Amino acid sequence: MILELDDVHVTLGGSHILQGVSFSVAPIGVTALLGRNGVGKTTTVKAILGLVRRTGRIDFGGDPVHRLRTHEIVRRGIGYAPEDRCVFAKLTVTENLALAERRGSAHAYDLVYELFPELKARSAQAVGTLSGGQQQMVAIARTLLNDNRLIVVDEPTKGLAPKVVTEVAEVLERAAERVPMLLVEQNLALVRRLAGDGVVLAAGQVVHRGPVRELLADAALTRELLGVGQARGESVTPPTRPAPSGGSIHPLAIVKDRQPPDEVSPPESTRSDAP
Ligand SMILES: Nc1ncnc2c1ncn2[C@@H]1O[C@H](COP(=O)(O)OP(=O)(O)OP(=O)(O)O)[C@@H](O)[C@H]1O
Repeated sequence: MILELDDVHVTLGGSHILQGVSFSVAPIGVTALLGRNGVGKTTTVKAILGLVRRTGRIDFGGDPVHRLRTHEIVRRGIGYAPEDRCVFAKLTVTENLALAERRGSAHAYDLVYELFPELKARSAQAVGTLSGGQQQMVAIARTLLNDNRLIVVDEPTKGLAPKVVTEVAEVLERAAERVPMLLVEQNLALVRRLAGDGVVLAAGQVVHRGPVRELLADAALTRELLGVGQARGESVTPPTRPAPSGGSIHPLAIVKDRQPPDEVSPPESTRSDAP
């Protein structure tokens, strides 16, 4: 396993957000991190990257990293494309990529420009003037520029139009041929296409692990764990496992409203605002 989490806990703002998360990421292919809104997916990713205080054990490539700081973890070879992309809007594509160059790593510009010909064509354009999909490409391209042993991609298709989702999916598929990936994603069609293993969180705990195809083939389980098909405004059933006593996560945390997408949402999504 390239990454292993064992009993990871995170408390934010007085709330016990991650309540003993344990799972591993295979050294090949895509592992999907799934769950309804607000269950702790992004917090898990941030715990891996050392962006939030956490307890528990996290091993990367067989070595403990849970006591390291973010820059030390990243230098071990984890690329991160965050949910909000974190691109530098006023800088060009080339400048954004240059800022991502890590010392001591080869810089795979040939690979990046082969995977993202559109970015090559727009290399002198300010990233803030690119479309949402193109900005996402920049965020993913940065992770592929360096010699990473794992890339972590958080909700790459959020707010993108279906056609753009397909383009991003193609890029992720090609990226995953080169480097293992932990993917947070709510578009289940994309998850089915890309991921081998899936890990499902509910209320800060892992409630399911296993092959994604088996999970998604079980409509009742998918509905129970991921709430697919809920109409806007419908109440969401509680997670399958109640929070342990003393857990302070608010039950409504799992139905946290998502910001409305700036473009059309793709179909078949676990988002609570999905049709
Ligand atoms: N800094 C913080 N202080 C307090 N609560 C927080 C903080 N950051 C996140 N939370 C809460 O932690 C819970 C988990 O948030 P997180 O962003 O990890 O969920 P998520 O599964 O990624 O959700 P989504 O799918 O909506 O992005 C949410 O209830 C959120 O409101």
